[in-house]
Amino acid sequence: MNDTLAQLYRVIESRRAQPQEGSYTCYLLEKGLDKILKKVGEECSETIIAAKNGRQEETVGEISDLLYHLTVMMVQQDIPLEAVMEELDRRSTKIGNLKQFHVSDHET
Ligand SMILES: N=c1c2ncn([C@@H]3O[C@H](COP(=O)(O)OP(=O)(O)OP(=O)(O)O)[C@@H](O)[C@H]3O)c2ncn1[C@@H]1O[C@H](COP(=O)(O)O)[C@@H](O)[C@H]1O
Repeated sequence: MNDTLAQLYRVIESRRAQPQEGSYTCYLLEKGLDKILKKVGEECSETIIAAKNGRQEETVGEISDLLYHLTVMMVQQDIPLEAVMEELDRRSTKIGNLKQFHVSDHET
């Protein structure tokens, strides 16, 4: 699974290094951070709506759109994929995290 994300990250990096005609990734990178963040926000909202409506197939599509746009954002921000993977790995060594959050966060 991580290979898929790593491959996507590499493709986006290569689009940045060697822009290609007709590339949606190049279009986003050319437009810049505000456009990329707008797309992240849109795809996040669409993911929420699809999940809320209980449409699993649609939700999978929206999650994929969100992950793609998040990955474009990471490349644009020079955040290596490994940084996120390492952070997730670091967290995976911990259990019983509930106490770190406010009770009210779980009630809403
Ligand atoms: N995973 C994706 C991916 N997910 C979604 N999208 C594109 O994201 C766009 C989102 O659609 P929207 O309707 O929200 O947006 P739009 O109306 O087309 O345009 P804007 O709103 O952004 O102006 C669509 O054009 C999708 O094709 C993606 N485009 C590219 N990839 C990956 O990036 C690789 C390189 O693609 P290119 O950069 O196009 O060569 C591909 O092989 C894929 O692996």
